[in-house]
Amino acid sequence: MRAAVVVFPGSNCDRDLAVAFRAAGAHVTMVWHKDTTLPDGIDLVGIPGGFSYGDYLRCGAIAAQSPICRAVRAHVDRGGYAFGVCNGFQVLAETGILPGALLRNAGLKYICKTVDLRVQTSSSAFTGAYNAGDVIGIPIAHHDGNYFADPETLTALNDQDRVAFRYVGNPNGSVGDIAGILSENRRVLGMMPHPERAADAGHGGTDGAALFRGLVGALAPA
Ligand SMILES: NC(=O)CC[C@H](N)C(=O)O
Repeated sequence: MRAAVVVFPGSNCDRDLAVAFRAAGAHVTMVWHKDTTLPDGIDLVGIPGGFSYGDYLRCGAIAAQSPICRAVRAHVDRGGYAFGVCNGFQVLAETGILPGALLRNAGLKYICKTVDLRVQTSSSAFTGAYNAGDVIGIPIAHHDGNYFADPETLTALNDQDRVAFRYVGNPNGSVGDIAGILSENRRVLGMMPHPERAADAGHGGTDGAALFRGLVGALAPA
């Protein structure tokens, strides 16, 4: 698998994401927010966590208008894979690539802790190395992780088996306990928790490693 990881001013999980992909066997190229194209032949673009452009306006709103996001949109429209973590999920929602919005946490506080997630579906390249129903411990670190979508969107997400992860104990008010969702073609995943922070024994937990291993397994090592 060949991946690109986008770097915005204010990204702070870009290298963590690249390390997790490389540890799983992927070839990774970093791309800058002002770049207008993604590297030729990439399978997947990763949009990392952090505070792109300082989280001004709304988290991810300025990043969604960046030159690289036009290339991300074209990649996704061609059927390419994309993976947005935390601020990356916010960016994917702000571009409209994924439905819904990430609102301020219900308790209005920044939350930084490891939470339990239930794997809702194993039917995607991202979640194929888990079993549906598995409960995994993955860190969250956000102040705008409260997922919201209108009832029609929620019905579509549920009916099409596109909820990838749900919180076991809802930390932020997300509707339906939703922690991560898939696109209609199941090739785009956005999630607020950080699997790249639970991908190595040194992190204190390795429950996120299967996501990267499964993805590289599904798309083939570089
Ligand atoms: N870790 C992150 O990516 C944080 C995302 C965003 N800055 C928030 O706090 O909601």
